[in-house]
Amino acid sequence: MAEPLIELRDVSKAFGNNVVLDQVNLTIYRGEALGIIGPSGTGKSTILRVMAGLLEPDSGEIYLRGQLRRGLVEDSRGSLGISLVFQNSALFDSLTVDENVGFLLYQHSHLPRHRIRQLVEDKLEMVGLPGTGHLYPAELSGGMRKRVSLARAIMENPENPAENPEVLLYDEPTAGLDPIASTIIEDLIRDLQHRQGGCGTYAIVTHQHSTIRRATDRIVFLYQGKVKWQGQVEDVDTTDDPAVQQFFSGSVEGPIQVMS
Ligand SMILES: Nc1ncnc2c1ncn2[C@@H]1O[C@H](COP(=O)(O)OP(=O)(O)OP(=O)(O)O)[C@@H](O)[C@H]1O
Repeated sequence: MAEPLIELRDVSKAFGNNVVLDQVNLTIYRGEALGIIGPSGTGKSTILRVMAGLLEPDSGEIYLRGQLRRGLVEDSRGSLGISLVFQNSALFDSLTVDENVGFLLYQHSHLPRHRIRQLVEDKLEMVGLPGTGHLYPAELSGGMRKRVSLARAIMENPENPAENPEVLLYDEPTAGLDPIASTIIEDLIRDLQHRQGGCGTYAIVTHQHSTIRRATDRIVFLYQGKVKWQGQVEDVDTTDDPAVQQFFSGSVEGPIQVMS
């Protein structure tokens, strides 16, 4: 049985009267590629932010490698490296690719600049962008910016290996990309799962069918604040759950209430 790396137990979160997560139980196991899917506004990004330690739940517990996490990410440094890959890539426009990818090392490590530049270049090669460190984000396509944000997410600090990323959390990594650019990102996500210096465990929030099918193994379907269904990705074609069937068919008829 694989080791649980992140476990949410009965996690609830409301914004005012809007109950977004309602006693959610969810586990990410070492080595797995988990897809978190569900209708818009159902709390998928909120779950990622809770798992990443950027947002405190109202109730419930979060265990990182079996240890109860108290507080936010600042308080639990070192217990498990978790990197969030933001939907909009979240690069600093005024910094070069090299300065973006190596940002934390330039700011917080004692490594010489030439050493950081080499570490950055290694990661840029892994995401298929060798020799682009001198460019600015505005000079890159949307797909290239995504790849830069992946390189940043898998950066490692040789001074502090305990903080190396062990789980990547992708928030809609292929949103806004054309089908071919999406395939490149999906294949890269898979490639990084199996490569030394990549990251073997990840969860992806996505609406894209191709991303679900190419880049995930297990699916958790969220609906109205709860885990409504879970199974292997191939089970979505045979499940008799009407909400999952509706989600994948895109039909407006079914149990999922359509906001107009
Ligand atoms: N900081 C916040 N303050 C108030 N409401 C919020 C906040 N963050 C999220 N929400 C609300 O929580 C709900 C869930 O948002 P979330 O972004 O997690 O959903 P989602 O499933 O990722 O949606 P989508 O698929 O459309 O990206 C939405 O109704 C959203 O408006």
